[in-house]
Amino acid sequence: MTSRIRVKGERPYDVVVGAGVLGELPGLLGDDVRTVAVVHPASLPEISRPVCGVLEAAGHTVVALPVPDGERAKSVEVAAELWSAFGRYGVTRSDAVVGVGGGATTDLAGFVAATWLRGVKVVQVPTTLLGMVDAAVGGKTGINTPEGKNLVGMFHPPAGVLCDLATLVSVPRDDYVAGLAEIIKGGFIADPTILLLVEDDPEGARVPEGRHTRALIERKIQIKADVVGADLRESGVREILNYGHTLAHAIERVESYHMRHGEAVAIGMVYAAELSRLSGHAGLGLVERTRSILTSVGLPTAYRLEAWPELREHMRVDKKNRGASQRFVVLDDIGKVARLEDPPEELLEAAYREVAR
Ligand SMILES: NC(=O)c1ccc[n+]([C@@H]2O[C@H](COP(=O)([O-])OP(=O)(O)OC[C@H]3O[C@@H](n4cnc5c(N)ncnc54)[C@H](O)[C@@H]3O)[C@@H](O)[C@H]2O)c1
Ligand SMILES: O=C(O)C(=O)C[C@@H](O)[C@H](O)[C@H](O)COP(=O)(O)O
Ligand SMILES: [Zn+2]
Repeated sequence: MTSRIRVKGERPYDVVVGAGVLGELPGLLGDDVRTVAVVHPASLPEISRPVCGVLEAAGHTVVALPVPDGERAKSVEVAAELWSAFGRYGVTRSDAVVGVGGGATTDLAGFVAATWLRGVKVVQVPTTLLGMVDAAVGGKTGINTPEGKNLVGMFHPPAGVLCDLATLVSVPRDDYVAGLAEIIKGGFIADPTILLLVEDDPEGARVPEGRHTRALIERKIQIKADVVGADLRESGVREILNYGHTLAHAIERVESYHMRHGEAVAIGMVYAAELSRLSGHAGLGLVERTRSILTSVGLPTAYRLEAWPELREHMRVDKKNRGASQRFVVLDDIGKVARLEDPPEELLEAAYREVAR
C-alpha cells in the first residue's frame, strides 16, 4: 500500500510512503528536469545505484555524487565540493538534486540545492527512520560549523519526498532506534497515540517489521506536515518541533557530532521535561513517562554532570534565542506546548542535575 501525505504551503508537495516505491521518483521530479545530481553517502552504493537506475530509465542524465557518511557530510567543505561538481556538470535552474540517505545527507543535499543558482529543485529520498519521519520533510536544510549545529542553512522545501520503507531493513539497529526519538518527540508535542503505540510494543518499535511501525511513521510525518505547512520559516508554531533540541544540539557539539542526533534528542527531551516540571509548567508524570518510554526502546536519558559548564555555553548559540533572550520549548502537558523565556540560571542547572543523576 502506498500513502501520500500532503505538505501544504506556498509550494505544496507529497511525502510518498510505501515499500518498493522507487518507481514514483520520476513523477515527483516532474517533466521539465533533464540532469539530476544524486547526492548520496559513498558507503551506500547498494541504495544509490537503484535510485540512479530508475532516473536513467526515465530518461534523465544522472550525475552520482558520493559524499562522506553521516554527519561528516554536513560541512562547508563538502558543500563546496558539490557546488564545484554542479558547475562542472552544468546543473541549471531546470535541473534537480536528489538527496539519498539519512538525515545528514538530505540536510546537505537540500542545502546545496537551496544555494546553487539561488535555488534548484530538490527531491528527498530518506533511507533512515529519522530521515523519513523528520529530516527530509519540511525544508530545513543546513550544515554544521565549528560554532554549532545547523548554524548555516536555508528553508528550501523539497518538490517531493519518497520514503521507501524497504530501505529501512539495512539500517543499523542503533541508527534505527535513534530515529524513534523524533517519533516519540511527536508523541509528546502533538499526538499521544504515538506514545501509546510505542508503550504497547516497545520491542516492535525498535524494528522495521514492528506491528505499529507503519502507523508510527505516518503519524509522525503527518505532525511534521501539519506544522511546517502552517509555518515553514519557524516564526511561530514550528518551534514545537525543536522540543528537546536546545540541550541536544549542545551535547552533539560537545561530542564533536559523534553521538547520534536522535540519542542527543532523547537526553534533551528528559531535560526539557525536567525544565517543564521545575518551572511549574508540567507535573512529575511528564518526566516519569519521558524517562520510561525512552528507556523502554533503549534510548539514553542521562549525560555527564561535569559537562554542564561547556553545554551551557553551547546552549547560548541556539536559533530560538532573540538578542540576549534565551528561549526554551517546554510542555504544560502532553500535547500542550509552551515557551519558557530567560529562565533563571539556577533553574537551568537544577534541571540538568536531574538529567545527570
Ligand atoms: N532538517 C531537519 O528538519 C532535520 C530533522 C531532524 C534531524 N535532522 C538531521 O538529521 C541528521 C541525523 O539523521 P540520521 O539519524 O538519519 O543520521 P545519518 O544521516 O547520519 O545516518 C545514520 C547512518 O545510517 C546510514 N544509513 C542511511 N541509510 C541507510 C540504510 N538504508 N541502510 C544502512 N545504512 C544506512 C548512514 O550512512 C549513516 O551511517 C542530523 O544531522 C540531524 O541534525 C534534520
Ligand atoms: O523541523 C524542525 O523545525 C525541527 O526543529 C526538527 C528537528 O528535529 C531537527 O533536528 C532540526 O534540524 C533542528 O533544527 P534547528 O533549527 O534547531 O537546527
Ligand atoms: Zn531533530
